[in-house]
Amino acid sequence: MTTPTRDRADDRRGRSEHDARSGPGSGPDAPLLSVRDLHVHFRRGKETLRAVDGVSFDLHAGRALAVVGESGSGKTVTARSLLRLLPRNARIAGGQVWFNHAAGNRDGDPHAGRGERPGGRGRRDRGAAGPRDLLRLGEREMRRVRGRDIGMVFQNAMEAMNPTLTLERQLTEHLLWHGICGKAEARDRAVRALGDVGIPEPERRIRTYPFQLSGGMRQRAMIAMAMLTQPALLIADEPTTAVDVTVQRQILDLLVEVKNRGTGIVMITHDLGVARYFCDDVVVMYAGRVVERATTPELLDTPRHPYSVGLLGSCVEIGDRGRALAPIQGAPPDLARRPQGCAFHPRCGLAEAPRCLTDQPLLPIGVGGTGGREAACWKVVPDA
Ligand SMILES: Nc1ncnc2c1ncn2[C@@H]1O[C@H](COP(=O)(O)OP(=O)(O)OP(=O)(O)O)[C@@H](O)[C@H]1O
Repeated sequence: MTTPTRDRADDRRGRSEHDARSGPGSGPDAPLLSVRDLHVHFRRGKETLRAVDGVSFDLHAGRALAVVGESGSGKTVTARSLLRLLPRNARIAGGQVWFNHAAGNRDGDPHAGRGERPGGRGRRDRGAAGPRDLLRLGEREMRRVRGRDIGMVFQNAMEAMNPTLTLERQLTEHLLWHGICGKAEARDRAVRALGDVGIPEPERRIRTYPFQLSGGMRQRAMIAMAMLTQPALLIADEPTTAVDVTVQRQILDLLVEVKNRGTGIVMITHDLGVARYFCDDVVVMYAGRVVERATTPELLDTPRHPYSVGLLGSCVEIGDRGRALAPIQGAPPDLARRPQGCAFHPRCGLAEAPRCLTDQPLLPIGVGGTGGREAACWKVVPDA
């Protein structure tokens, strides 16, 4: 069990801040993605709203990481920061986002190496640079990374697709823009990609506009578009929230296939049932911070942070319908006025003065991924 004291956490913070500057390792077991001490602020009048306040986690190729937490906990802002797709009033105030394309295991990729244009920006030349801090890339290089090395799937496909263009235009232009293949091959690839995600009659459907498709079909088309370039990393922000339960299952099964081909997936979700079904690891966010990290079975079976316990108690999970719900009392704090000490203490039944009210428990930075579980709590819930 981990009960980080402030001193220990600060020691590890110091050590890992050094690691962060030099970047994570690049060996065979290196993570695909290492987020280190990420801070994102919004301006609200004269106030600074700390939407993301020191978030760290690792993701390895072929694994899926769920980022869970109540509405407003900073999940989406974290996800969008990885790609630097933030609103104008947001500022990345610190941290690193190390992306190591070479760590992606492409062995199982059915389209590997197909149709790359000689001299084009094919997949094989993408990982040569080793881990790169995405927060320090030039905007031009970042545009290449977005949509090519890192795919995105959003809650609402209409947000990601152009309603005035046919699927054919959108998918082929995506391939051409990223230099994945030439014009002659792009249409074939696009049709194949639609077929791969289970869109019936892809030859015909490719001529339709997004608004002519059902919500489920649109989500699939968006996944097809995100996977066209066989990205090493997929960021999926509530990809099943806007679809019904049967379509939700189909989309998750599709994402399982994507994961099994070696793609790493960051899945933003408020649905712990989705995390149980699909994700290997979980980070729990509260008020802009990670309060617990664990493998999915560990977290769902023996949550340690009182907030994780409350979150589990208030969620209807797949296969667990009918269980009595016990919502967490109170509301998350205003992020411009974070309570002193543990931000969860005003809602926590275990909080004790003076420590929980004055001293902030921290998770170590630079640890995570598949290596052990951590809970940022002075009163970590004991194992059953
Ligand atoms: N455009 C914005 N301007 C000002 N503040 C914002 C903006 N977008 C987000 N925030 C702030 O950042 C915090 C985190 O928002 P975020 O969207 O990441 O939450 P979330 O956990 O993804 O919630 P949800 O599950 O509802 O999507 C919010 O509480 C909000 O205060």
